[in-house]
Amino acid sequence: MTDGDYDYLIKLLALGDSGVGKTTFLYRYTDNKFNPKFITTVGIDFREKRVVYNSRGTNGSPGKTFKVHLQLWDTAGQESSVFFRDSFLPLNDPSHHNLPLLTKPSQLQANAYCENPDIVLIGNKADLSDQREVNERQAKDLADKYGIPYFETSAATGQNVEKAVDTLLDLIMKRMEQCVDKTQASDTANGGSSGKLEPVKPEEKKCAC
Ligand SMILES: Nc1nc2c(ncn2[C@@H]2O[C@H](COP(=O)(O)OP(=O)(O)OP(=O)(O)O)[C@@H](O)[C@H]2O)c(=O)[nH]1
Repeated sequence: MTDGDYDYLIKLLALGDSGVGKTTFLYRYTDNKFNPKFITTVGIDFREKRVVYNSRGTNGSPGKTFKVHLQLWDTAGQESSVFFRDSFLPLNDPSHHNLPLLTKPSQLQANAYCENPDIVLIGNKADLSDQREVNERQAKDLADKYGIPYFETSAATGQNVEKAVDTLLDLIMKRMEQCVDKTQASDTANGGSSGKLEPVKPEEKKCAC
């Protein structure tokens, strides 16, 4: 693929406390490498990756193939509590870790300028299970409460890293397909002829996210 040769540009945002492994997770995802050094992110940074997304019909039959350009935004944990203050839920356990985004989804929407964000919750450093501080049951229960998929990942071993991002991409793509379907249905109702899903160029996107 050349630079502008993609059907969708999708921007993902990594949020969480400083040191939980956001940068390292994204590096594992984009470059399949592990960086053991801790260099705290200042401000915001991003990594990029091109993927091919295969959509599926409701009965699981193969659908269309889309070229997707992913922009993975890496926030500074030390600063995210400022930008996303009201969206963080302090986990009620001795570690004082925070679970982002789960207290007030509406606040997140306002903060992120996004009408209805697709979210996955990630518990990273699964390879360090002997040092576990966050209760898995509690994290899962919270994710279930908001209907958010939950993954325990490891940027060190690669466990579930791709699966977590693929799941998020799947949520986004399914929603975009629904947006396109709705637009096309209303076009058809207004006299348009096409009922088929066609790739949408990034500049033509109509979805909120
Ligand atoms: N063992 C292990 N170490 C990890 C894992 N993920 C990250 N680390 C280490 O944890 C430290 C912090 O990781 P970062 O990716 O810099 O953390 P961050 O969340 O981006 O931190 P800020 O930039 O301050 O917000 C680094 O030393 C990483 O190598 C993991 O899955 N397993």
